[in-house]
Amino acid sequence: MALKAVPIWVCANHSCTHLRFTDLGSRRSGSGSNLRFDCDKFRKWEWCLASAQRATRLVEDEKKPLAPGLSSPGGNEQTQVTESRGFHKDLNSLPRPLSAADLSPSPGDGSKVRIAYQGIPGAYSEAAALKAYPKCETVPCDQFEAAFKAVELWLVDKAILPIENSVAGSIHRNYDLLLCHRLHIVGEVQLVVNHCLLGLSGVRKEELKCVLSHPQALAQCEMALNKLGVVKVNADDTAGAAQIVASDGLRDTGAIASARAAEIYGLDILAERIQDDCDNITRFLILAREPIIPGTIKPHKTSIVFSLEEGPGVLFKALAVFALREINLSKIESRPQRKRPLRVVDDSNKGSAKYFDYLFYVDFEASMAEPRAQYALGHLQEFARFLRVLGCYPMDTAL
Ligand SMILES: O=C(O)C(=O)C[C@]1(C(=O)O)C=C[C@@H](O)C=C1
Repeated sequence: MALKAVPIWVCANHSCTHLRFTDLGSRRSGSGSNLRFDCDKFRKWEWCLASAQRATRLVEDEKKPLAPGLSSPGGNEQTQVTESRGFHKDLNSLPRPLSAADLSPSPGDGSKVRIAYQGIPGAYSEAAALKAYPKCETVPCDQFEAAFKAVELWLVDKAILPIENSVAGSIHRNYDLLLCHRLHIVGEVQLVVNHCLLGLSGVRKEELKCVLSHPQALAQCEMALNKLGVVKVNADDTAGAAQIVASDGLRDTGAIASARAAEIYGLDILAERIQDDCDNITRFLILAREPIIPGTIKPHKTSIVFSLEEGPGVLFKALAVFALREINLSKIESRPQRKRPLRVVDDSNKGSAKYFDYLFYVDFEASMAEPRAQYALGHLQEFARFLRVLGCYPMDTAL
């Protein structure tokens, strides 16, 4: 049972040899003495254990059947109410609940959907939009911010933006923008990114002095570029870099971009798959004005952002609300709180100290339609100063 497992998990970062249980035997025989530890460090363990026991009790309670007439936050209310009134209706004759698919105004291939992305045709973000909605209309934007605004102003239906890459890591700007804007995450796309080195027709890669690209693409190809000994120059997006090389006729400058960008801008592919890791995957988020109705049939992810009250172990407690319910966390990112980046703590002995204050972005693998996800967030609210659900969406498992 979870109660036994939790303290072991809690202990993983400590050395168990330091543990001194006063008297396990008498505890078992019911003398009233509990697990006790003899220094400050172990007082924290005591908290861990007490908290784990309390949370386990809560989690066990969450699993118990509800009292007649009551329903869990996301539970099947229809079934509960029917039973409590003593009706024995054939449940199959009840009307089928509406699903996200019934309410979607557009077909699954996205043929009526307009999607804004940062960059110009041939950018990976455009490819990601087409992977999610093969027949969508893609709308290029000069900045990420413009893509957010295009959705807010109803100029497009959705926006797509890169959020992290398996080699170069998170795109911090987009984490910050998610918070500044009130859009909802309605989907994710994982795209395999195979970078090519592009140049003008007839140019050999040894002749290049500079390589232009998006900073993320330059970071993903660092080893190949260092080997070439070229100067790396930032561009707004990969396809934009290819366009500059082509339109300015730069014979000593290459671009890192997609094979499709080579085709669109009439460049030669001088080298293929030049990324440092052959499994180079970028994860994109799809944003819309309205959230989708979370389902339970497909595996879902939920993205949240929160800040915490001060105190030792608060982040630990915050993350434990997921572990206790067997909810897997797939990503955690911390960002400075732009409006309040520093927290001043007055310590009468040492004077006042300034600490960085953070926002935590977490993706967890559960749907908001599942009671365990709702209970976890309810529990998290006990420690959170601020909590916002950025979206709940089906996981992209097709690579
Ligand atoms: O410049 C592009 O083509 C983009 O779509 C941007 C972007 C990014 O920001 O990560 C997208 C995928 C690749 O990881 C490299 C660049």
